[in-house]
Amino acid sequence: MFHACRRGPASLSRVVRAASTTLRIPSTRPSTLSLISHGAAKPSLEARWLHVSSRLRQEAAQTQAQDISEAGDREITKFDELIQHNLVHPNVVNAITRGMGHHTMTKVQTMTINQALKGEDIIAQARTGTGKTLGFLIPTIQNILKKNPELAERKRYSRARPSDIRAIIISPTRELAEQIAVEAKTLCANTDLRVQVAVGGNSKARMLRDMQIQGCHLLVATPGRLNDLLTDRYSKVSAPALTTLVLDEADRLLDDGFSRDIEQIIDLLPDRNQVDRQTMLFSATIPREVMHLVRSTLKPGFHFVQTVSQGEQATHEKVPQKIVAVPSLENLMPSLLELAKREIAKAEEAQASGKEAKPFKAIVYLNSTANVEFNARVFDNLRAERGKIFGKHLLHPAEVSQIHGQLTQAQRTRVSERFRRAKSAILFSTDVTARGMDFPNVTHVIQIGLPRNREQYIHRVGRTGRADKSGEAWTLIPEFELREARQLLRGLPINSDSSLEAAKVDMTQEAQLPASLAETLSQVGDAVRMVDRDTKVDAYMSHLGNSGRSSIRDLVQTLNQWTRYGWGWQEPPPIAPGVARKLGIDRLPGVKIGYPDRSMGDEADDLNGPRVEDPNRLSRSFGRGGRGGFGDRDGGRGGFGDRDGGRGGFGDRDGGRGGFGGRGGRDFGRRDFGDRGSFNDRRGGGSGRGDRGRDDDFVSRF
Ligand SMILES: Nc1ncnc2c1ncn2[C@@H]1O[C@H](COP(=O)(O)OP(=O)(O)OP(=O)(O)O)[C@@H](O)[C@H]1O
Repeated sequence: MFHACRRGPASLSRVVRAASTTLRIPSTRPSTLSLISHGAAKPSLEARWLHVSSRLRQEAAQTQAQDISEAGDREITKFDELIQHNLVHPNVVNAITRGMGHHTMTKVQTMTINQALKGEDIIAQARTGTGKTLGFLIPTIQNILKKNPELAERKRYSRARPSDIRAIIISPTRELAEQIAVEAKTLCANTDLRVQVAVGGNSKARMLRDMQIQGCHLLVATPGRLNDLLTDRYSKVSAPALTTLVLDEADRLLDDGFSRDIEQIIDLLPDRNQVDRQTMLFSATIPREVMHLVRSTLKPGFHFVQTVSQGEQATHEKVPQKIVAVPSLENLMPSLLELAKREIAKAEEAQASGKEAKPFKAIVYLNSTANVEFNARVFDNLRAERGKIFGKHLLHPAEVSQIHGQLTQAQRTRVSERFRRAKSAILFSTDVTARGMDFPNVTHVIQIGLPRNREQYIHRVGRTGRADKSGEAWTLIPEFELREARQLLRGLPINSDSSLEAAKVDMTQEAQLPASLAETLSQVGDAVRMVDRDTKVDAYMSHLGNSGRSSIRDLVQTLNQWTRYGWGWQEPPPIAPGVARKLGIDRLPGVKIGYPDRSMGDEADDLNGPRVEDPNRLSRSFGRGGRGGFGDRDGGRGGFGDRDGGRGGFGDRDGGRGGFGGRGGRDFGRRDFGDRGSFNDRRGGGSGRGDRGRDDDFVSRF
């Protein structure tokens, strides 16, 4: 049923933007159901999407008009009205109005809840942070209560079993699954409905015990763990009476990383012809390449709810987006520090003058675990006073933390929770937090290097400016990625920014620098020097393993410059002969072939550390005896299998493993290619170019 899905050249959104509200999509494919009800097969939907047939537009517009007139003034926009019209049980609505304090529905909630309560299949696309979670949770829960009204009241005992599952919600990442489960439990707090969460990385035995003791009506799960539970005949987990299936972040679940798992899961669920169920797909991005999979997942006649209309951006207007191109990799960390210091000072000044300003709370996205680790360590090492290893942190009270797929699930949960509660913090993250995560009051999203595709950019930016709040999005890239950035992010309202001094310095040249800039460079230099050699080598190798579309020759040169001027190394790290051969760099000038000696001390120890006796003057001739040690290269694409698309524990994809050149660098064959055997970057290879070409009607501003 499903096949690996590749990115294509334009988004579905563009195709259907002409009609921006709810569309009923007519049956077009000979699915079993449509054959039964309509008798004949029609042309495939995707063909029609691709060609934007005028007939479809006409049909869609007619259906839309019909929908609107059908709804008339019955469309409900206040949660309380759901009780008045007897549409949702008061125990659920009260949990929203009294518990969460929400009274008016957001646009996407109005459009999805009204439709979904009629039992129809839905695909909904709405901007990040607009409340899609309640958009599917309310109908899902009400669906169960409609069939089992006895569950609507809270009793003190439960007779539920693990085979009582009525609804399944699938999410691509563990953190998101846990977040959805928390929200579902809040909604069900006054009912007898049992919500369970099943994610990789947590103890399966404990989860099964909870299921046995408490039972389960609503299961929130990641694909790998769900597959595992449904195929394990000793788990006793089954869903013979399933009424609802939700795919949150549907485009991610239907793309080539997960589609096979989803296909297997759907095969394990009851046949829709025998047990009717409602399916709902939600995401902020729905590229047209997944539409044929959407078609085979939903019933004919499903509704397409889209709140982003023609001419509108997929990102929020309230989130100004800026891009900064730096001359080389070693400029990235100083630029990030300059930005953080400036924004912290701005917020403090505003607060001091009595203005309302939120403390600096940022997520910094990088493309590989190794680079998250390296950069987080550099930032963690920043000290207010030079030379004081245990002194006050330079950015105090902002806390520095990191999250990626190589942490244990317990660590990931702890870091998420701490960041959620923190007033001021900087979280270095891979894409494990890029989708769906609702961390409160994030003021800045900072991407270092380009994301793997346009959708991921939109989701990352969406971690700020949620629920009508404000925020800023920054992208820091080395100049050699600028061309690619223009294609990838074409049409998005991104402005070029030249306000960061550290982004303009040529680190390979001696120069007179302003005191504050020299200080920033020294601070980063000190912090880089304290990072161990293994972490640096891993970061280097992870870049090398993800050359993306830049030439490997140029990349090697760039990386070598980074190690020299950023870390103060005389030579780049050695690369194992087999690895170098596989990368096709074994004969390239500048590549040092050999086996990394991990036990070796940091050769930069006596080289690193800025040679800035006079803070107004920074020397960057690190080669011999020179000290420098600042900077990092962050434009990489993640290590092999190092992304959040890698194979995590229990088949859960959100936690990548290893990464090329990960500790030891020689276990390349074992973990570097990940479960997908993909040596290429995960942007979708050649056909990945396609998704750069959307929104041609907008003009790039950088
Ligand atoms: N009706 C409402 N009124 C005010 N706030 C709301 C309402 N519904 C949800 N919210 C809040 O909006 C925030 C974002 O909600 P949610 O996480 O569901 O967004 P989303 O659209 O799923 O985002 P993403 O695309 O990133 O997954 C949450 O903090 C939630 O509590």
